[in-house]
Amino acid sequence: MNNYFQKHISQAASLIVQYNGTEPLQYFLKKYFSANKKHGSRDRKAITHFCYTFFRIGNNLKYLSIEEKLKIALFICDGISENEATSFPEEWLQYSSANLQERIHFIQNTYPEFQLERIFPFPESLSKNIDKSAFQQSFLQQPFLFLRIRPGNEKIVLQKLATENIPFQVINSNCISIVNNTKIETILRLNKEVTVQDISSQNTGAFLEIVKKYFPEKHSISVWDTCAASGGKSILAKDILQQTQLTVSDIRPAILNNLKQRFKEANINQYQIFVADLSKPIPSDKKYELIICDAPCTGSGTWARTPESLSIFTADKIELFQALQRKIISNCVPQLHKTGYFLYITCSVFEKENEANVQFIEENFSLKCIKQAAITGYAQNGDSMFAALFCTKK
Ligand SMILES: C[S@@+](CC[C@H](N)C(=O)[O-])C[C@H]1O[C@@H](n2cnc3c(N)ncnc32)[C@H](O)[C@@H]1O
Repeated sequence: MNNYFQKHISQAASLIVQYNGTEPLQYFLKKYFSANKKHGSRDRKAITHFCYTFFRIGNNLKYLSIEEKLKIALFICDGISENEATSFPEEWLQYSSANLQERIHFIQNTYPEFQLERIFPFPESLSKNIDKSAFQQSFLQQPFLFLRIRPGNEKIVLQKLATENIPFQVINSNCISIVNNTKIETILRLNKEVTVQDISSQNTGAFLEIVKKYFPEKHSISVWDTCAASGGKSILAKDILQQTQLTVSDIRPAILNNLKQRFKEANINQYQIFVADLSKPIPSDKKYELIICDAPCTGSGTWARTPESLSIFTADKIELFQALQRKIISNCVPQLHKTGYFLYITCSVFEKENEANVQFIEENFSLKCIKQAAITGYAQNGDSMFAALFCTKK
């Protein structure tokens, strides 16, 4: 039996028992490792990976012990490496070089209770056009890290990565994926040459391209990014729309400090910024031609990055987020210019946060939906989002 592997299994199992879901798994593990210095970096990496992998199979096989379930999750997600072979039952070893589908089938045959449909706990609540089976399966792998190459930097970025022998995959002329934990900041100029941005988030750019077509070429569009966080969508909007008068806001002052630093690196120097809780009306006469509302949400389209959510999330939160989103929408829309565009975005896959809010907007405001879509990233190992673009009714 591989002693290291077995020790990591036992340690991960003990942490999983202690984890109660009141904070993200990432913070829980960070705290544990800083209080327990006995683990070297190799141990920390393996134990962390095992904890995350345990949660990837969701609520399957709850009747098994944590260690048994963990081994099954590791077998499905990673397969068996040579030095782990002695830790698994003899009959599993013939599948050591099998692909993901074959490993899933083997486990389904051995444990008929294991079902892909049990990974994501609310399949009946999904937005339209999400391939349920591909979506369920996407939780079994850690999503990739995606970079968006900023306009004009396409050649230099690829050259730098090639010179440093960093493996990468070209998704399109602006988007590449690289292995998680690659130290890109020592090779590329973050925010100037590239931004770290998931593929689905990058694909919301297609909605900004539509907005761009409605304005004359040299027109400087007034844009308000209402829930800007550290400015991912704002930088995307700048790169696509080019000429903008940009205003950004968020409820969290600290995240806006990150935005300021990011904007500096991105060479965005002229913008208005303010802290605002948009669940309450804000007194302002200012009007914007484009309002981007990338609303706070369940984040269910990103749960492959936080797979513990599959086990700890409770359905009642969906409606709480829907109510918050409706308040935020209601406090933003009045600031739309008479010829204006409203872009609603979530990183959720729940119909209640997505299509149901499109209906809410159309029923309560003088806005017409031009385009709405679930932006799925599972085929490329990325997140999933939803976006809907509205225009004012004439
Ligand atoms: C999905 S994130 C936005 C991501 C960002 N647009 C980007 O592209 O990186 C949602 C943001 O909404 C902010 N938020 C949450 N509640 C809010 C409220 N009541 N008023 C304004 N912003 C809020 C959060 O602080 C968070 O930064």
